[in-house]
Amino acid sequence: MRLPDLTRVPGVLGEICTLRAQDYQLPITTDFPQQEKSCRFETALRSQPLALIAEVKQASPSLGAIAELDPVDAALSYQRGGASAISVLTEERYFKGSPDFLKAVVAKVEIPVLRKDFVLHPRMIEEAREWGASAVLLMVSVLGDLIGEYLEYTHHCGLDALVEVHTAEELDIALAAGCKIIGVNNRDLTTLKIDLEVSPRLIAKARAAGFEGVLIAESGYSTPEQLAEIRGIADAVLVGSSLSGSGSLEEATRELLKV
Ligand SMILES: O=P(O)(O)OC[C@@H](O)[C@@H](O)c1c[nH]c2ccccc12
Repeated sequence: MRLPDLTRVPGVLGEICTLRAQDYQLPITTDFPQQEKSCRFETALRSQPLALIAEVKQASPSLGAIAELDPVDAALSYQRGGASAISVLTEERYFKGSPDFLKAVVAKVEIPVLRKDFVLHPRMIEEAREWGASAVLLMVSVLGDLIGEYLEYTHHCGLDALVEVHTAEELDIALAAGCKIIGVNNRDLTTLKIDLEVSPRLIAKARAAGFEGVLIAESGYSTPEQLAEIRGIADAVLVGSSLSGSGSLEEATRELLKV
């Protein structure tokens, strides 16, 4: 396996990844013992007409500080409110996440947990497995053509991969790699701008291309009406800031899912 060339990753995303790469200046080994593939994350996302992945998000480059949360309390509130899966950020500099948050959440919730980070070294996938996650995020904007190798190694480690795209070109790469779960990010991570038209457009494109896997609309959602608009288009939705910053996470989750 190779490491991605980060010099071609622009903007804020490039800055985040360049610093993250410094945390993983390790030799590349891919000798992690093969694990039986769990499909817990994928199965959970197929269990509802519009499944919710609720994210524990204390800060972000676009909003700065969002909320001081107890990650376990937050995740349990999301679970009680009706979320089908939990996303936990493990990037510390920009998102105030932590591996400890992920481990603590995994120990307490019943539903599957996604490791949300900027995967740019195979070790990050092994860690996700060791920490008890059911899935990892793989971003085409970071990994580019390496997405296929990272996808294969994710499956080797027994995890599901959420392969994230933001443009039609990235979607083509994801489809060619043979992934099972695609997330379309409404946020352009190079500029941090949100456009809620991006998910429906690229999800329709994936379906038209014959993709039969799970399709997730990501970022920028805060109202039940916005979710109603993508119900029937997306299989699942990923919501972070509006829930994490709501002050009453269980009610906010319930309210979001009510329409
Ligand atoms: O907070 P929001 O707008 O609800 O977005 C959640 C999630 O989609 C977002 O955190 C996200 C999507 N892809 C990412 C990649 C890295 C970091 C964060 C993200």
